[in-house]
Amino acid sequence: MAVVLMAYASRNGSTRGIAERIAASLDEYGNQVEVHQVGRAPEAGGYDAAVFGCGLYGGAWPTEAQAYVRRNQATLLRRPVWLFSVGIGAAAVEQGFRFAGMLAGEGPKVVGQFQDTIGPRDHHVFAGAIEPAHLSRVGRLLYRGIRGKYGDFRDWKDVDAWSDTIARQLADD
Ligand SMILES: Cc1cc2nc3c(=O)[nH]c(=O)nc-3n(C[C@H](O)[C@H](O)[C@H](O)COP(=O)(O)O)c2cc1C
Repeated sequence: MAVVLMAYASRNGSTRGIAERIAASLDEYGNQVEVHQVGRAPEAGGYDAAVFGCGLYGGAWPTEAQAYVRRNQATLLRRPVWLFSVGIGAAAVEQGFRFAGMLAGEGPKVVGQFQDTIGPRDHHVFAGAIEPAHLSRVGRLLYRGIRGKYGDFRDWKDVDAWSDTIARQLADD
């Protein structure tokens, strides 16, 4: 049984939903999971393992998540860590957006910065959700320009499969 930190950043709620689902799944496997917004999360030293998840905005993780990881990097390097990002890019190919390939390439770029400092076991990019109200007027026009579609594209099977691999690795550690 591991004590696991699940820390997330979610402006519009879809990442929070995925974080809660992964936490519930790890709980079911007998782990003790604490879910926190990354800006309010306790420092990582009190946990055996950590999972971080952030919604992508402008191809990046929010500064409070980057700051948390930097501040705790020595601790995180010695623990198993998993990262996930949530973005519309992950749904773009399937949904037929223009420039889908470019959007889909953002995840690896985001996480590249953490590769050496904390050595995460994996980084997974999940499809997210987007509504017109999340975008400014100009944003909506640009989104239309890439033939962007609105909706909740979260793939719960993908989320559950990823949770299972984490649970199995925690059990083997
Ligand atoms: C202003 C804005 C910028 C966004 N930028 C990106 C992006 O760069 N890459 C991406 O894949 N998704 C992008 N998205 C889509 C969000 O990441 C996606 O909707 C995600 O589910 C949001 O997570 P949240 O609901 O937890 O905030 C953007 C959405 C908005 C509203």
